[in-house]
Amino acid sequence: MLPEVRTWLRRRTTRTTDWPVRELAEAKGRTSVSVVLPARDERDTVGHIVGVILDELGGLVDEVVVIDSCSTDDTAAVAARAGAEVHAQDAILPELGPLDGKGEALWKSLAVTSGDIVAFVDADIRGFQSSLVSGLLGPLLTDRSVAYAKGCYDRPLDGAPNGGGRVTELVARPLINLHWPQLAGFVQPLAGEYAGRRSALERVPFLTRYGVELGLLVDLLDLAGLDAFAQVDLGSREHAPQSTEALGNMAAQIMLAAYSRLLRQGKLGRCHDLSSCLDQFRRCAGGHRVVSSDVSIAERPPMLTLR
Ligand SMILES: O=c1ccn([C@@H]2O[C@H](COP(=O)(O)OP(=O)(O)O)[C@@H](O)[C@H]2O)c(=O)[nH]1
Ligand SMILES: O=C(O)[C@@H](COP(=O)(O)O)O[C@H]1O[C@H](CO)[C@@H](O)[C@H](O)[C@H]1O
Repeated sequence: MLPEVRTWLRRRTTRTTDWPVRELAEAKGRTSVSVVLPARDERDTVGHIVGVILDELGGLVDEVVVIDSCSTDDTAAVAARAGAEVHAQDAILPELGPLDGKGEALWKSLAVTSGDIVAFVDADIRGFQSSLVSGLLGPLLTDRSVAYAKGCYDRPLDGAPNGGGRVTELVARPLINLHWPQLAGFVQPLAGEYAGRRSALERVPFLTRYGVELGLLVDLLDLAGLDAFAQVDLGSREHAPQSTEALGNMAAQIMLAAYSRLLRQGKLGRCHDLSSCLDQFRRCAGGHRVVSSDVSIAERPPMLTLR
């Protein structure tokens, strides 16, 4: 891990208990806060999430907006009944023509919200707690030098305390370590819970579908630099896991997102270097331990060329 990333990891990582809601409400002042939930077919969970945010974070959050992302169930009605402002994704900026997926929902949310800070929360979280939001807001409400705060957490899967975040571990983390080592300190680079200053979010493109999280990290790093990022340990987050087939689609979209940024940053030509290390994270008392592995490969010539 780059020394600057280790320093960043120590300096810019906090946890939810560092950000009591009462103190944040005092620090908030005139800063407005929007919470956005992108939701496609999330009727089972979206209402609870909206209700908890409205009930427990009224002094912090000024608006809760659900972007109904072409749901086939009654997600919109459930969200509205819970008190959210609901917008149909394709009804926002219709003159641009519709694009697809989560990134489209998040980009369009900027057009229908007004908060100085915008927090994004997945709508499929099980056992949602308001600290998933208040923790994210902590660094942004108390430090003007922070432009973007990303959550990290344990990823329960199939009853085990960890094991989720499969595309993160198999695709996103290797890509980030290989091509954007400054971002290697993010424990959950694809986490769906993050918050940013509107002044930054409106200056970067949003990749559609599942490319959005990786795209935002790379583009905000370009725009604002690593020290403008913060990371908050939110404990644990359980969501509705997708099938391996569905995650294959997600992985392909994330790889396309990476290639688009490698091309744009002129990095593709330098992919001949086969040496690299991979930094992974293991939960330990008080946070995470970095586990670094040498993943370098080499190449032998065709045997025929030796004869
Ligand atoms: O086309 C889409 C796909 C997903 N989502 C929402 O984005 C969040 C994360 O998506 P998903 O749960 O599919 O991804 P996962 O968390 O399984 O990686 C959830 O609130 C989804 O409802 C969305 O708004 N539009
Ligand atoms: O982190 C991951 O590997 C994926 C899949 O998680 P699981 O293996 O289903 O727990 O989930 C994330 O990735 C998506 C794409 O960036 C985000 O949109 C989701 O919010 C996030 O949960």
